[in-house]
Amino acid sequence: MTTTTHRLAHEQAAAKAEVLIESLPWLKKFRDAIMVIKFGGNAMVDDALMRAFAEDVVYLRHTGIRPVVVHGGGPQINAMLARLGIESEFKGGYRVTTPETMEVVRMVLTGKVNPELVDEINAHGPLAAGTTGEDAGLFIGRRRPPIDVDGELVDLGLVGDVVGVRTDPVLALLDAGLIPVVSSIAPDMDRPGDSLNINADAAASALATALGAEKLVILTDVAGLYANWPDRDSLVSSITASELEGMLPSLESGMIPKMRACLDAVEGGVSKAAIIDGREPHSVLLEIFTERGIGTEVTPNA
Ligand SMILES: Nc1ncnc2c1ncn2[C@@H]1O[C@H](COP(=O)(O)OP(=O)(O)O)[C@@H](O)[C@H]1O
Ligand SMILES: CC(=O)N[C@@H](CCC(=O)OP(=O)(O)O)C(=O)O
Repeated sequence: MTTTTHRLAHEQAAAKAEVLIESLPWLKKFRDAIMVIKFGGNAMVDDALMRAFAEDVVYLRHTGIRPVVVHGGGPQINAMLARLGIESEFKGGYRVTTPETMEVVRMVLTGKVNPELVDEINAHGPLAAGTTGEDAGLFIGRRRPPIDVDGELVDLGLVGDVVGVRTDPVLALLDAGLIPVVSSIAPDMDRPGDSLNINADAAASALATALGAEKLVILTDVAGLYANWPDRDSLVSSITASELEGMLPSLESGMIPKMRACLDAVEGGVSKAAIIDGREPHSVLLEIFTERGIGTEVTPNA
């Protein structure tokens, strides 16, 4: 009896050691690398998953990686708009944003989601610093011209694109050993004093590109990109930039900004972008520290 228990304990210990040692090449490779992680999807509205995400980010920081978190908050914005009785709709994966909606978007992202995430990370020590694309002029935003949705031109209102990034404020936080946590709001370069609603995947992509990040990791509420959505057997584990470019016109709803963000990042010099399952606890660690990673990776053209 004792012998069996010992052997079991020995096997479990060996398996644990194997898991730990599998991370060694990545620990060496990624030391000092900047990784931009977009936090969103289910992980955001589930306390246990959010705690696990915060642990992952703190873990990365303690291994010498320099994580930068960009967060979304679509579900929380929807909930607040519903409470206030304000109707809101999505076109082509983007929220049509009136001035009244913009006020709520800004309040929820910068006043609720950002500090909640900062608090969760700081439960491990004073590491996270919340900021937005407006603070210290991090993002330079521009209103997006009307977009084509199924042959119809749609004006998205106060939705913007990040057309420039002043990396200094984020680099200063990283140099101080902190973890920047960024809300996806940008000042409108054409109308000083106005704010623009930036899709958080797009904001993360722009920041990753400007920082010359090693990786862009986007959490979502599915296992990754499905080639024939919703066929669950069609999960794509790896796709090149040009293959993805060919697939973009056939994508639907929320996957459009997500895959566009990955494509822009790898075309902008980020070595790899990945879409991973935020429903799985510690998915960020699994993606970064295992040979195969998880979800869908987008790689530059060979
Ligand atoms: N080809 C596809 N592969 C995976 N998901 C897809 C695809 N096409 C559409 N989707 C939908 O996109 C959703 C993810 O986008 P979204 O809801 O905006 O995510 P998030 O809240 O993580 O930003 C998935 O839950 C799924 O319903
Ligand atoms: C323009 C646009 O659609 N902005 C998004 C910003 C938040 C976001 O992107 O949140 P998720 O990542 O959780 O979807 C919105 O208003 O919902």
